[in-house]
Amino acid sequence: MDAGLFAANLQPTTISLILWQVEETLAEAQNAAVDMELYKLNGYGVGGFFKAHKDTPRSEDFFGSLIIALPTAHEGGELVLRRKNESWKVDFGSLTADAAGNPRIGFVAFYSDVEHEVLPVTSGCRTTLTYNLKWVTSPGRLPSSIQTISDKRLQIVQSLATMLADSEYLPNGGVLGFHLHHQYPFSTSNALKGQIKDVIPWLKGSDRVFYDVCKELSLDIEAKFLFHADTYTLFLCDRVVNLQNLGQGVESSDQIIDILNDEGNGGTLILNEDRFRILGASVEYRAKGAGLGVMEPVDWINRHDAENLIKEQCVAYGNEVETAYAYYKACFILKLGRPGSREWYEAPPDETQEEIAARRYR
Ligand SMILES: O=C(O)CCC(=O)C(=O)O
Ligand SMILES: [Fe+2]
Repeated sequence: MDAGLFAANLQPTTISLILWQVEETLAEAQNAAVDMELYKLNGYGVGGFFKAHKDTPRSEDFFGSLIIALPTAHEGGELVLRRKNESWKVDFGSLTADAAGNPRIGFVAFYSDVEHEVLPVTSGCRTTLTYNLKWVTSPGRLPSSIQTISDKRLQIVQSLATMLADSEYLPNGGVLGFHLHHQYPFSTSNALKGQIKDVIPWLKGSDRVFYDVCKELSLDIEAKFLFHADTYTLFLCDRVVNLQNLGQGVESSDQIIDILNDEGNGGTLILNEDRFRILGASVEYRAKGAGLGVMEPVDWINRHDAENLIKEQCVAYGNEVETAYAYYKACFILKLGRPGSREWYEAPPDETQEEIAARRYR
């Protein structure tokens, strides 16, 4: 049932307490205020369930969902949450009353990239309210004076600084990659196809911390959309690529690269280590001729999950039929020069193949 069709008499103090907890946990790294917008009332009778889905983003400031379970007695209907290889089960049925029989509500809040489902209710009636969680202002734009340096932040600053000071780490300079932990909603409409740079103000949790730390260390960091073109090749681009333009069949990597390149505002290929060693200079020379960038193998400092990076899209999957926003996989790319200043050397676009080879293996 949509929010316009009912009223919920939760006490303002209860709501404030829940909101405070959400800010303390999901929004801790941002130090940002959160707004909760009542979205739906869900009623589940015996046999009722909600199949696995991710909540459909409805705007770029949407970052998660809050489920409040009302104290209607029921059994079954557990909420199962999954992210990467982890899962959690919440049984609101066992929480509807305290030991003295007073009614209790339960709640769960999660980031929008957490898949969740409600298992079938076996007796009674399960009732929940769904709220959209949004940032009140874009968190990245808050004045830095009101941000605290948490322990996590300090730890990342220290380990990055130690790594970069090590003269044996990337002695000729190189590229470091960080897979964003969260997915973010981007507009897919042709008129205003989302651009990756727009994600910066909305970064969540550890993604926010990592980005801010790199900026504090004056590193050359950029966010990029990340696609797997084939087993050897990753593709970076700056604009949303409309994946519906891919056919149903198995595309060749050249076709995929063409689409990514046309739609994603040009892009950069990353070859894997072996391919780069064998083909490096010649591929780079040809790609430059075709208006593409080529990046040397990236030293990824975290692993990306096994999800299919190219066809993952929430459209057929969300809690609402909505195609204007979709989640995309993204990464940070840090270009590091040689030990010392770690300042990046930007090669001229008209390098010959010999010059490229000489620069790579100098
Ligand atoms: O009822 C629940 O626990 C989950 C509801 C839900 O996932 C949704 O409204 O999108
Ligand atoms: Fe949901």
